[in-house]
Amino acid sequence: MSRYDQIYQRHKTETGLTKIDELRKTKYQTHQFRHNWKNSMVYLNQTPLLQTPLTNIKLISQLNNKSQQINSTLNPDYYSNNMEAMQHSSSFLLPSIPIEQGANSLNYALVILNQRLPRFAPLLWEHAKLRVCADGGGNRLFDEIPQFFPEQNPIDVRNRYKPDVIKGDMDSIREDVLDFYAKLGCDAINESHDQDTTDLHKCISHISNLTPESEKSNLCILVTGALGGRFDHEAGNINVLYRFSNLRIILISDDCLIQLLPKTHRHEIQIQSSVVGPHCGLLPMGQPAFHTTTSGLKWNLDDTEMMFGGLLSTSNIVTGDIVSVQSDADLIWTISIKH
Ligand SMILES: Nc1ncnc2c1ncn2[C@@H]1O[C@H](COP(=O)(O)OP(=O)(O)OP(=O)(O)O)[C@@H](O)[C@H]1O
Ligand SMILES: Cc1ncc(C[n+]2csc(CCO)c2C)c(N)n1
Repeated sequence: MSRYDQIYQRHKTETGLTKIDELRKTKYQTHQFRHNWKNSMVYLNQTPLLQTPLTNIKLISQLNNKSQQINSTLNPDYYSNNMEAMQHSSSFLLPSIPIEQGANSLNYALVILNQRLPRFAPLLWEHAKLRVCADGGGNRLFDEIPQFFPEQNPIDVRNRYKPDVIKGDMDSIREDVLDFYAKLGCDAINESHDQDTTDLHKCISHISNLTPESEKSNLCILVTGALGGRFDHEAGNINVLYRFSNLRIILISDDCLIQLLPKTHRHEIQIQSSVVGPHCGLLPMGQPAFHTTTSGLKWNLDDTEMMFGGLLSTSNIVTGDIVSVQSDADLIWTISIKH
């Protein structure tokens, strides 16, 4: 038996660590056990047996890992059957949002970033009640929106597609574009003093501040131009999903959409198969997900562990009209958009 095994065996005997399996099976939370576990970690870190730094590091990192697993096993939300379901839909990609969803419909806001407008930009614009351009996103609207209506006068088209706000550090938007939209009554908010948050972050803060707390659960922010392109921008855009995890934000490109599924809810994702799918993925981007369970996929997860460096669910396929997801960690959901 290795030195590590000896210590581990002793630890098991002294602290009742073997209860983990029993705990998993019965799936009830034993806070006292977690308390004991944490105490035993302190004891182990101090034990004179652990004098070799390498053994020490290896053991502590394994135990920390185990401790995280126990904590998530003990997360009462994960195993609770009464966890509230959050409904998701891609009906904003349909020409008109179906009537049955009208009663409970979401209020859409649109944010245009500084990348090529997707082919369905005019559709998203029509669904949105609030339209915001992030800095150079204003140039995209100005330059590209007339291309969707080649038979019409570009000025007329631009007059029709007036953003409510242009916000950012304003180092990319052109003066002529700012002047054009200012004359139409569009607000321009210059936050060049803030060089620590991205233009997308600034726009989401703005929309969040405009939305009363009671209406936030009905708000859905659609973002174009967030995916593809420069990887630092792309990562910054995904980070915004985590920084505003209390809001529904959907990043949309011509090829796919992505959104965060917070661990606080189980998720029921309606698949509008005329516009999205079948390729999809579930990614534990912020942290490992020790327990994820899904239905409605070709390769479902059954209390499965996912992490970068281990299993990710990529190139999965939706099989039904609804995909359900429950996890002990926030996950990124992505699904392809049909051409
Ligand atoms: N190539 C890209 N890939 C992904 N997202 C982008 C890309 N370019 C811009 N964006 C998004 O659009 C927003 C506005 O773009 P803009 O070019 O005005 O930003 P910026 O802060 O001036 O960029 P830069 O880092 O080039 O100075 C960015 O904050 C980012 O969210
Ligand atoms: C560690 C660190 N890295 C990069 C930046 C630069 N930066 C981050 S967001 C932003 C605004 C872009 O419109 C800029 C310039 C920073 N502040 N801190």
